[in-house]
Amino acid sequence: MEKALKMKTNELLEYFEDPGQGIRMNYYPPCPKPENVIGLNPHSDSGALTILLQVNEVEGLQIRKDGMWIPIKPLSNAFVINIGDMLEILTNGIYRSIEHRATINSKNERISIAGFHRPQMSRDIGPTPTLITAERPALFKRIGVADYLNGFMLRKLQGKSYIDVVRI
Ligand SMILES: O=C(O)CCC(=O)C(=O)O
Ligand SMILES: [Fe+2]
Repeated sequence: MEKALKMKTNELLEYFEDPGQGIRMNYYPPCPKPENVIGLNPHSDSGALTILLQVNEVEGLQIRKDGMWIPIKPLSNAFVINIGDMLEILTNGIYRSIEHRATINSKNERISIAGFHRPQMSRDIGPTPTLITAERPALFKRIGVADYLNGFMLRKLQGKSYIDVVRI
């Protein structure tokens, strides 16, 4: 990513020397009227990268692209890698966090495991200096990783709205 964005060596990596990690296991029971319920409300993950396993290969994960919800079919032995808000902030909006949701299946239960990865809690994040230019001024304010995470946890999941708290 540093190479692709022509950043300095370790400019991004140094945020992840002692990364914060979290895990969430999601269980979605079947529902005979799946169109009336939602498994997990639309949101973007707050961290930098999420590694997601659709454990029992039942469909349910959808991403929002060009205003439409696109199903992400589970692949055997494959992880889904999602970009989260903190990577969007660090890359000054070049890598955008993905809005996603989980729907419910009418017949089958569904299980997913999400592993969240973020910079160490004690750090501040903001757009990395190399990615702030005259053509692309800083799009986000600086904020502590812990503050960003705490604010995220206090709110309802609501699309990509939370990242606006640091948008300039
Ligand atoms: O169940 C899924 O596929 C998505 C889970 C998810 O987005 C999350 O745990 O943040
Ligand atoms: Fe998520």
